[in-house]
Amino acid sequence: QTTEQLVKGATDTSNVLNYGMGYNLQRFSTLNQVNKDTVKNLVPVWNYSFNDDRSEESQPLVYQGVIYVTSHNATMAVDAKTGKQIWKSKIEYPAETPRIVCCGIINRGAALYDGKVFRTTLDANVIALDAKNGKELWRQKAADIKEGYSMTVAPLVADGVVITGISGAEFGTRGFIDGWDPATGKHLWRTHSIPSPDEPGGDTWKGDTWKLGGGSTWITGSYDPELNTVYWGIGNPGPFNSAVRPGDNLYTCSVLAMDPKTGKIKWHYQFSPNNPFDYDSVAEMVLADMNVEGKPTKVLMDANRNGFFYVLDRTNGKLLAANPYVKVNWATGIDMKTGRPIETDVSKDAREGKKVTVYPSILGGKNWEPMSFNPQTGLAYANTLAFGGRYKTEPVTFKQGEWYLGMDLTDLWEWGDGPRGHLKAIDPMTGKSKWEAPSDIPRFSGVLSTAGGVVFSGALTGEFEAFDADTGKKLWQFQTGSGIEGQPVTWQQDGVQYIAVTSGYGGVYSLFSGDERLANVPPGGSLWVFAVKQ
Ligand SMILES: O=C(O)c1cc(C(=O)O)c2c(n1)C(=O)C(=O)c1cc(C(=O)O)[nH]c1-2
Repeated sequence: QTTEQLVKGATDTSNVLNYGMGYNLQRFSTLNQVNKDTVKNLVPVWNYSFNDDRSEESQPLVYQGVIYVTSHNATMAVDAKTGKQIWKSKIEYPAETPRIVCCGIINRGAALYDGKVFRTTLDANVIALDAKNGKELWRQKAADIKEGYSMTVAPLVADGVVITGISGAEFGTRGFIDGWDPATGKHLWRTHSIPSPDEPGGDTWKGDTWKLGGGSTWITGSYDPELNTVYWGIGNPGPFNSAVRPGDNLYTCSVLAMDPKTGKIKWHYQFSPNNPFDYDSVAEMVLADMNVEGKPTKVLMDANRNGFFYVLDRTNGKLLAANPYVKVNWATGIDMKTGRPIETDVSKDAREGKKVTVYPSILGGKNWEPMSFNPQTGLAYANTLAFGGRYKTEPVTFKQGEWYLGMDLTDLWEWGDGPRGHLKAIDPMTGKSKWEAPSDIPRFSGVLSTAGGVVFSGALTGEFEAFDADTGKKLWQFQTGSGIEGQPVTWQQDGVQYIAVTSGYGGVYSLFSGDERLANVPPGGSLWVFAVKQ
């Protein structure tokens, strides 16, 4: 496929070529065969089993009638029309790998380029497969699991370079982003998310703290080909106990604007300096062209885990708007001049070791599950979290390959009485919702929006759901048999609009919430494809 197709994103309706449905990660499609009127007639066309019982977060890719989808232990190619398996290529990793994975045995998807399928493995390898038959063409070890590194991220191919991130900030690692040659796997560059003392930003770490400073890069970046810039989010600093690491801790909880050919940092913006609350800033950096104060502006949008919705000028990193989209009590706002949060006593007390109740919780106002931006309504549709967390530091010592947190995990949640999550239609410039569809159990699935005026997402209890983009009214649902943490996509083939999503329960909420309402959700990974009944 070509860069041009990827740039077109929403308008190349016959393929789904990358994570995010276009380099801008808008997850928006101009297709409208499935619309507010017809969505009630949406029926499953086929279902394909992964023979797996883990959380299935993979975003399917579609190219010339073939779906490429991943699980933690396999890469699969399936005929998009019939659901017939074309090939399945198994992934092996050492049995001890799950021990250094913080939040679920998962993989978020592949990248396609030049006849190859690229993906990462849980034991921190990057591999290339032949798209025709699934044969492994090259494999590169990015990092060592013994040091606490793992990989769940879908690669990005930008300017002819395969770009990957890393997981492991909860295990005393030092994050990075890598560039690889798609043809040979040759390692082209590595940009650390934590600078060493002699690099710019190195002075934001004291002593040796930078060596264990975290800053994972576990969600795929966006790319602006015109500016030839990749935008990649950086995770939380390690350990959570911020008393151990005084300073701003660059580039944790930041976005980096980078040159894809060299990995060179063009600018950065830090959302949460010296963050105690695990507010990874990895979530999708969505690109759009918007009118800001009457001027057409190239923006980057981020529904940050810290509870603020940010709009930046992506040409230079200048802050244009930052407003809460969920309840926030660790800061009263963001200083528009300095770009820094105006922190409350909750942040101060947390740093001083006092027990606090913080909103949002350590899972954030929104976790990893990607939102959709619909340029026709101008709204971002996001699954948000409505609960707080209890936070208390404890002393911590580093042991290689073990959790490195410095936080008491025994009494984590402040659930409150209301719904624990919402699907919200958010105005990017104000953070305010046009509508909110509540959910007693929070949603951890990606969101898709379309020109048909429909928004798709899934529930942890298994329902795949469609909502009216203008009102939030639920229009349709279908029970997929296991919980949905997948990322819906759509494309058109031979005049039919298809919608696909993976089903398969697991992930961070199931691991840490203790939510008994989910105790009996059946496991079982599979791919569902839907179309309107003809
Ligand atoms: O810091 C990290 O390296 C890291 C990695 C991951 C991951 O790779 O899945 C998650 C998180 N952190 C995390 O904080 C988190 O809440 C989370 C949720 C999930 C998930 O897949 O449901 N992964 C991760």
